[in-house]
Amino acid sequence: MTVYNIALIGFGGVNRALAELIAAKNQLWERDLGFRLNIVAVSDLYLGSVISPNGLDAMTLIEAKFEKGGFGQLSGGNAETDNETIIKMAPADIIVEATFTNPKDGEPAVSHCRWALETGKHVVTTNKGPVAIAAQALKALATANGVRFEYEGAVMSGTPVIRMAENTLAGAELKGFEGILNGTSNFVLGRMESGLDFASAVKEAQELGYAEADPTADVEGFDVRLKVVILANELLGANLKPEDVTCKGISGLSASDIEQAAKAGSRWKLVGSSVRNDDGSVTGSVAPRRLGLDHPLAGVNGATNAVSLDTELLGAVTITGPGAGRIETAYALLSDIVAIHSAGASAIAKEAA
Ligand SMILES: NC(=O)C1=CN([C@@H]2O[C@H](COP(=O)(O)OP(=O)(O)OC[C@H]3O[C@@H](n4cnc5c(N)ncnc54)[C@H](O)[C@@H]3O)[C@@H](O)[C@H]2O)C=CC1
Ligand SMILES: N[C@@H](CC=O)C(=O)O
Repeated sequence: MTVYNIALIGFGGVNRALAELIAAKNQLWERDLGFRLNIVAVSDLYLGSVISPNGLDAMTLIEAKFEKGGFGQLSGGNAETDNETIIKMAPADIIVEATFTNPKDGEPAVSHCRWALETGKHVVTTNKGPVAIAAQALKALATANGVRFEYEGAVMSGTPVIRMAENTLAGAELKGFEGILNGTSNFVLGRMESGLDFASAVKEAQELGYAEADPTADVEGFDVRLKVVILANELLGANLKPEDVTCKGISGLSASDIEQAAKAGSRWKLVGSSVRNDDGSVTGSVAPRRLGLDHPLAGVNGATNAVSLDTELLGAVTITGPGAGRIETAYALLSDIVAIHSAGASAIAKEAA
């Protein structure tokens, strides 16, 4: 039986949901996936940090109502956050990075990933900053250190768009994509269509765990811009930076815009897209678009996301599923760990052959 020791960096909605899954499903994973997860350290800006080489009880972590600095009360705990020590010194095989996404330079999460990879630890992350801004360098660092850098949850939460496109559409010749890539803004547009005002709709999305710590990133399109960069670089072999992608969000849409669209049999959606041009360059954009109800993206509602991949050999292939949510995103982390486990198993099989 394989046990992966993991350290959680950030203990907000997503990593708490991962702890919940561990508490509820470790036995099932042991049976079905061939491994279990053991939390040996946690570090959080608000709660402090804790290292326990034998493992922390996931249920205790979730149920304790810790105040600011509360990890200081635990054995091996410290009221201060100490990401660098935790990442470099904790006896972890895998660092789970789920701190705030910084859309400007990806920090401090880029450094968290770098410290982990440099010290021979795998990284799984749902944080879009390091992936959009430093994926190439971090992937090279992972390879140099014989570990993996995995980030399925950075786009469309637990819906496996990156791995699905890479593994199962290889050779289909992707030419571009367009999609609804932000759960919060899609949820807000739907709630506004039902008559709710913008601010109350954003508040609901925050309560449901969909929104970024600063929801401006959701409604101004910055979050989608990062996702367009990630998909374009990963799937179209581009080398885009966030500032290369034109970006307009939904905050300029009024209740009357939404009402008028509905009366005319259409719907506003925030669409992120990218295309390979005839000269081989790749461009990307984020903008609200008024779509007829017969458009494949018009019926994608709530926090659901969808991306339509335009391929040479198959035409459009559309992937749809949850785009935000705590448990949904924690599942993406599990799927990354499954990928690490499978890669390890196939390396062992190759050595034995
Ligand atoms: N919630 C969702 O549906 C999805 C979230 N994501 C991404 O996953 C990450 C985590 O999301 P949530 O858990 O929802 O966010 P959250 O805001 O609930 O939690 C983030 C946690 O990280 C901690 N934190 C922030 N900066 C830190 C630092 N420098 N060191 C240590 N801890 C730090 C905060 O105290 C907070 O507890 C974000 O980057 C988000 O963009 C990605 C896909 C979906
Ligand atoms: N805030 C984001 C979370 C996932 O990336 C969203 O609403 O899509």
